[in-house]
Amino acid sequence: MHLEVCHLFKQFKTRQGTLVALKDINLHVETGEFICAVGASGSGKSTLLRLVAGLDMPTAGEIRVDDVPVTGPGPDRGMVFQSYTLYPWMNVANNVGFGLKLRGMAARDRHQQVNYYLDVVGLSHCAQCFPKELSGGMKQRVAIARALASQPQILLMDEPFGALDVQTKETLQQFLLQVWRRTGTTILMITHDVEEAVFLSGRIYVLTSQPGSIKQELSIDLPGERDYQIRRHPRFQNYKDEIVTLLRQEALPILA
Ligand SMILES: Nc1ncnc2c1ncn2[C@@H]1O[C@H](COP(=O)(O)OP(=O)(O)OP(=O)(O)O)[C@@H](O)[C@H]1O
Repeated sequence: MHLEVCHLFKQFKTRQGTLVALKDINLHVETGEFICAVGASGSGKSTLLRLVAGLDMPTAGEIRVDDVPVTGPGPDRGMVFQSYTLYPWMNVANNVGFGLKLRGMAARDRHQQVNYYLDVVGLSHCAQCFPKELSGGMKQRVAIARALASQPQILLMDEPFGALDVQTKETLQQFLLQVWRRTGTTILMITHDVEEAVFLSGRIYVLTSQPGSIKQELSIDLPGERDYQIRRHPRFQNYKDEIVTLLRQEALPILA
């Protein structure tokens, strides 16, 4: 899998005129990578991910997956949103298997695949539960299982833990790394949480604010396992400080 974003521009027509949300974005993601794009609010992160997902079209530029231009949504790209997007009338197993059913997968194969990914996210015991019976963190684990069950070439994640409390968020970050290692899935995540980005990524793209463009690309090289301890490592802190400084330069002068 090779995702390439080339000279991507996105403009919106607003009542105030034309708003340039993204300006000349160039980035790439390779098989098995975990990449984060970090930016302040309004830097165009969600817009970027929606374009990669094919949910919206660029004003200029191109997005290619394995050299094929993206012209709409496709099963090669799975999406996990910040807000919980489970179908409330379906139980967990049916939520996870819904995409597979749409694609016409036979019931037996579907059940096998659903069970496998429910096991991956540690929710086999909740297969028959309905979304309203689950905590926010559990709902996001179901959403991740649902996205993974379609076996996309790349998982696109739009601030998936943004609505969770700090403890749940840290647990799910750790959990996502385990899932990533176990499944070998390629991940592109957007977040405004610098610590989250440093903890999860092999590489980070830092975005400028309004319009969003790539300010800097950083490779994250941390020793040993990525666990709770690593957050206290001086190199982790250095990466965090470097990115926070870059973002601070982008802060909008709302107090001026
Ligand atoms: N459909 C739209 N029509 C008009 N303007 C839009 C539209 N979608 C996004 N924008 C504008 O584009 C800019 C980038 O928005 P976007 O939601 O991508 O930013 P973001 O970095 O994801 O922000 P946040 O972190 O607050 O979610 C904002 O100024 C927003 O108002």
